[in-house]
Amino acid sequence: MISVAIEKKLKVYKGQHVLKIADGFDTGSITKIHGPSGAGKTTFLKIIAGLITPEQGKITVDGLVWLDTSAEINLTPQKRMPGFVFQDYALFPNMTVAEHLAYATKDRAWINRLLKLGKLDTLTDHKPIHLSGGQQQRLAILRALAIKPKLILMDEPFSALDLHMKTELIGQLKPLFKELGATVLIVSHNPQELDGLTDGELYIE
Ligand SMILES: Nc1ncnc2c1ncn2[C@@H]1O[C@H](COP(=O)(O)OP(=O)(O)OP(=O)(O)O)[C@@H](O)[C@H]1O
Repeated sequence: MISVAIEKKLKVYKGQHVLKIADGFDTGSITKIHGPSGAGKTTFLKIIAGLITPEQGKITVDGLVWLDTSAEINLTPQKRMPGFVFQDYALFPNMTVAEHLAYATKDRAWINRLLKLGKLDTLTDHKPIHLSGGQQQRLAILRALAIKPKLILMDEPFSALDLHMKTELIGQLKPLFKELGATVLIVSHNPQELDGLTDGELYIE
């Protein structure tokens, strides 16, 4: 169970908006996060990952306190270690597909399975510049899964995929998330695309 109660002042055009969220996510659940542009969806994922610190708040994961501003507890992103799929992929320009995954895990069998899942098994020696947008996005997803994370945070992870690829990948990810026992939060501008994958939702205004 992940419980989150946070408040973060967002710097928005002409003034301030307070991102205020109090919610809980069951272990193993898959939640879609949606809401208008600029509402703070990306910021919320980064707060959970420890990449942004809110002014006030508490985050506990399976009873372990990750953040408690009143007690000055704030675990580093390295200690929290979620799988994170960034909206802009954040790939390493100088690393090949294979190197991205080898950097994350030494488990060859798992790497091979992920490469097949993301249909990148024939492109292992390609650097990001020689991949299409959809291939880059799939690599970002595979890299996040490589560490077998218990928490997976995905920011618009399917935005560059065509409908066929998206449907196929989503169909394969669902059992994989279950196998990992992962709790998953997915930000989407198009929440209908996640119907059938998610079992809960959070709307951020
Ligand atoms: N570290 C930060 N501190 C304060 N404000 C921030 C910080 N990072 C981003 N913001 C502001 O918070 C607002 C929300 O940004 P965010 O990217 O979280 O929105 P979003 O809901 O993901 O939007 P979109 O759907 O367009 O991707 C923006 O106005 C942004 O300028």
